[in-house]
Amino acid sequence: MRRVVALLDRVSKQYGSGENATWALRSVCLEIEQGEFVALVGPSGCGKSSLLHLLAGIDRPSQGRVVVLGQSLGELEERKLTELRLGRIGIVFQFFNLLPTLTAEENVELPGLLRGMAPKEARQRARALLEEVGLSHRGRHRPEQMSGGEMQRVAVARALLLEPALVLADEPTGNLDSEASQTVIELFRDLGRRHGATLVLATHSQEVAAASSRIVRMRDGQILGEEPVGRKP
Ligand SMILES: Nc1ncnc2c1ncn2[C@@H]1O[C@H](COP(=O)(O)OP(=O)(O)OP(=O)(O)O)[C@@H](O)[C@H]1O
Repeated sequence: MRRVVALLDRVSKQYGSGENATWALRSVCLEIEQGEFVALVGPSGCGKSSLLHLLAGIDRPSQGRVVVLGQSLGELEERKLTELRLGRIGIVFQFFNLLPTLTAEENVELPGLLRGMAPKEARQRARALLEEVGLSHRGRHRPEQMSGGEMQRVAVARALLLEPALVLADEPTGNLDSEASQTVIELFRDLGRRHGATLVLATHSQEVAAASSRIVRMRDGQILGEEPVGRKP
């Protein structure tokens, strides 16, 4: 059965006001189904990150409706929104956002511990995920002892700890060389298959877009068009 995981209904987002107002998104409509791997592409400033922030519940729309996993985000009180964000949505940023004083294993298990998961279970899950991203041997290393590609894989593992239904990634390969990018792309393609996750990511990379199942082209805060890539994640 067709299941819509995320929906934007005539969503606009304005930053600032008066003379400084910028419309980052203008009446955007988008529907994302379970298991899709959607790549948002378009020139810098076209609104990709703004769209991801709305889906993540980090930001609220100025107009329109954002529905994620059956919840209308505009109507959710802050506590419920945080719960949804932490528990059901995995987020991967370009700059990794790993905590520098923690080891890879500790970084990955952190979302579990914050949600009250038993430490033993969090550790077991973290180890299994690090193995999945090919980093079992790096579990005790801190971010500064790892390459950019390795840190990004740790960030992907961390985003998956709570088995999110929706994974959002902003330029996940932006700081990586082509070999490391390839590994991260493969990882994303595997995610849907192995974890049943739905993926939405913003990218400037042709390779990442080509690995997706649908490319959404944006410009000036609007969706210009879409194309199926024909490859399921
Ligand atoms: N916090 C903010 N305050 C003011 N303006 C903002 C803010 N965030 C984004 N904008 C503006 O909104 C527009 C869309 O920005 P956004 O970051 O969503 O684009 P993007 O497509 O992700 O760009 P990039 O590819 O460079 O990351 C831009 O004009 C940007 O300057």
